[in-house]
Amino acid sequence: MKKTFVTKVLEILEDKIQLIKTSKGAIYLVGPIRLPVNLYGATVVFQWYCWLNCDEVTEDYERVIDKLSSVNLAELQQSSVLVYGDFEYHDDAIIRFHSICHTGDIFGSKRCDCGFQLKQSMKMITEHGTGALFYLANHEGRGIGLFSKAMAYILQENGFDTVEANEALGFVDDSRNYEDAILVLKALRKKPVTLITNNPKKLRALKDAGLEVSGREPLWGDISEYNEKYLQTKVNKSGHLEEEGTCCND
Ligand SMILES: Nc1nc2c(ncn2[C@@H]2O[C@H](COP(=O)(O)OP(=O)(O)OP(=O)(O)O)[C@@H](O)[C@H]2O)c(=O)[nH]1
Repeated sequence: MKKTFVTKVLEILEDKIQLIKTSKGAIYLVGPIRLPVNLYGATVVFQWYCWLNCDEVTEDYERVIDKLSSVNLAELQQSSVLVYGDFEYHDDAIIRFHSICHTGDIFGSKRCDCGFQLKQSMKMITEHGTGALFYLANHEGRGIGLFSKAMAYILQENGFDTVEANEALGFVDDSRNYEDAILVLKALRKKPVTLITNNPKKLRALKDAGLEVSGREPLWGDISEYNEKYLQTKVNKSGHLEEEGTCCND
C-alpha cells in the first residue's frame, strides 16, 4: 500500500524535476508550476520554478524527495524564477536577476528601490510578452545577509553610506554570485536575453558566463527623500549606470 503511494508521488513529480550539474554538485530545478499573480490589480499567470542546491548528484529523484523532510529547508534560502510567455523559444526575451530584499520587497521599505524594481520588472516582462524574473534568495544585503543588513542600516543612520557600512562590518560592498541563476537560465533558454538592470556587474556576469545579451533595460524609479542618498551612492561608488534624468540628477 505504502509502496503504491510512493510510486504515485514519484510519478507525479519526476517529470517536473530537472537535474543541472554544477561545479559543487547539482541544482534540482522543479517546475513549471502555474502561478497566478496579482500584478497592480490584474491577474497575470506566470510559470514558476524553484531550485535547490545539493552536494549529491543523482537522477534517483525518489532519494531526493525522501531527504526533503529530514533537512530543514525552511531555515535555508531557496531561489526561484517566474517565467512568462514562450521563454524557451521566443527570439526576444527580457529578464531580471533580482536580489532578495526582505525590507523592500516584503515590507515595502522606501530606504531602497527594491520593492519598486521587483513589481516594475514583472510588469515590464509581461508587457514585453516573454521573459523571466529570477528571485535570488541568497543575495540579501548584496550578499551580507539580513542580520548584517540590519546592522549596516544602523551604521547608515549614523553617517556611513551603504558601501562604507558593508565594509565597516568586514564585508566587501557586493559579494553576490550569479552562477546558479545563470545555470538555471541556460537550462530554460538558449537564445539571447535583454537584462533589466542598472548594474553593469550583472551584465558582466552574464557575458562572462558565455550568455548572449542582446541589450539592457534600465530601471530607476520610486526615488524619494528616503532613498536618494542610497541611489546616488550606487551611482557614485558601485558603478550603477545612471540614465539622464532617471536617477538622482540634481
Ligand atoms: N548591504 C546593504 N544592502 C542593501 C541596502 N539596500 C538594499 N540592499 C540590498 O541590495 C540588493 C539590491 O539588489 P538589486 O536591486 O537586484 O541589485 P542592484 O545592484 O541594485 O542592481 P539593479 O537593481 O539590477 O540595477 C538587495 O539584495 C538588497 O537587499 C543597504 O543599504 N545595504
